[in-house]
Amino acid sequence: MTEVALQAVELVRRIEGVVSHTLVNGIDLAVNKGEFVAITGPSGSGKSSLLYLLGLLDAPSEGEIMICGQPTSKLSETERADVRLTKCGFVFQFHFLLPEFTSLDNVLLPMRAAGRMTEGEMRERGLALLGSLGLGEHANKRPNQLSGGQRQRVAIARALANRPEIIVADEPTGALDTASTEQVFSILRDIADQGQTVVVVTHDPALAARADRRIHIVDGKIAEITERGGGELVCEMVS
Ligand SMILES: Nc1ncnc2c1ncn2[C@@H]1O[C@H](COP(=O)(O)OP(=O)(O)OP(=O)(O)O)[C@@H](O)[C@H]1O
Repeated sequence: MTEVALQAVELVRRIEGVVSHTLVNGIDLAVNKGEFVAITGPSGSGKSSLLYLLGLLDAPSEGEIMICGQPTSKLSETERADVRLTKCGFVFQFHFLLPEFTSLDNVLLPMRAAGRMTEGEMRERGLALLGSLGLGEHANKRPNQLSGGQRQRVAIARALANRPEIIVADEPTGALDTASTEQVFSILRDIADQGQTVVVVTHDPALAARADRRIHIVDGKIAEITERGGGELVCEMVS
């Protein structure tokens, strides 16, 4: 049976000010466990705003976000932070690694924050994650001793640290060269194939083409959904 990992129900995000602005305008979306979804759309269409809502980095003005069936709108800030820490992993365009920390220490950060493992277990997991991403020899290096692609892979290892159900990535290849972009694509695809759910905002048509589903956003609404069913791309225009 298909299990829904992430669901948005009538999601709205409005900025109130002298001129109010609706960034996300009534989005309904259900993402299955192990699904790889790409969010595309023109600049300023609300992709990042939607992603931040889905990853509980921002709160909606209206609507509900359910993470693994759990509604989040009525959670306290502390409870939201706990769901964010344990259920969501984040990758951004820029790696945001702590410059004075080694790769391993950066990967240990979310595990330390969650406080659910012993020091030995955390180090073992951190080293295993770095090894699986081809960074075994770079565990004790600092970010400025790594290439851009290696830094982004450390950021992915950090995102995976607490075994989150959902990986949320905002333009993860936006600052990378072609070879590193290809590696990051493959890693994200593998993560989804192993059962974690991946939602990526991207301008890159090649990354979007490797997703199971592409959600095209225009003016804060879903304009088009392209589904990869049995290898074929099936496109549905949403009015
Ligand atoms: N906190 C905010 N206050 C006011 N306007 C905002 C805020 N955050 C985003 N916006 C505006 O909302 C719109 C949607 O922004 P968002 O970053 O979600 O778009 P995007 O599709 O991700 O764009 P891009 O592809 O350029 O990153 C933009 O016009 C942006 O300037």
